[in-house]
Amino acid sequence: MEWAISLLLNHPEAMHKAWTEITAEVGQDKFLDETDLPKLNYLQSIISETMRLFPPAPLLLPHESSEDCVVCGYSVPQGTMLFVNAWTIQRDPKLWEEATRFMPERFEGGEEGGGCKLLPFGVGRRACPGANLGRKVVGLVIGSLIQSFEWNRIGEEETDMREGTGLTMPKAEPLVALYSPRPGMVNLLSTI
Ligand code: HEM
Repeated sequence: MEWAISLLLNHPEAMHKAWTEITAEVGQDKFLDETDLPKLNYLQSIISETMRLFPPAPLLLPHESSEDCVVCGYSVPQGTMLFVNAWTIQRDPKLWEEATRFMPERFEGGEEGGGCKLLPFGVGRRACPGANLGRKVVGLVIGSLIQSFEWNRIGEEETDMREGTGLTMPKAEPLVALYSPRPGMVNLLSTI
């Protein structure tokens, strides 16, 4: 979620497009809820694009081969511990056009990301069983933050997008941003 807001701060046109979509589909008389999410295609694209560039688990979870096998010409003996480098796959220029660019529009047709090239939740039998719940929670939080608040960087400089070290892709520097209630949402926010 921190990466998504950071990316949107550096791409105000995408933030504006997401807000326009939320205003059109949800309005300003009620808070966005779970039933709105399927209508918010651009918001879904932002989430996919954020998870493509900054997968929360860049190496997924360790797996162990249950029998001898050959993967892409490499022989893998039974019992080998295997890591899948989702971060590299999801930034591979052979698989993605302008691979390192934040471009949620790439998901708008609904076909991009098929097969095994987008795998923030893993794939197959041991894929994340909480993927739907995870995506919903992220959509609700990011969508609500965009619906309710105007977001700005703290200065002229772009938000720092450097990655820290760790198994779950932290930012090198925590996000610091300015936000204020959107004028059309003040009344609703004051009821909380
Ligand atoms: C944005 C949120 C989430 C992300 C990005 C995420 C990502 C992942 C990834 C990458 C794996 C490993 C898949 C693999 O190695 O092939 C995984 C496994 C798993 N996740 Fe999630 N997850 C999320 C939310 C959740 C939630 C909400 C739950 C439970 C309610 C959950 C439960 C699990 C479990 C139990 C596994 C192990 C599955 C197995 O080994 O069979 N996850 N998740």
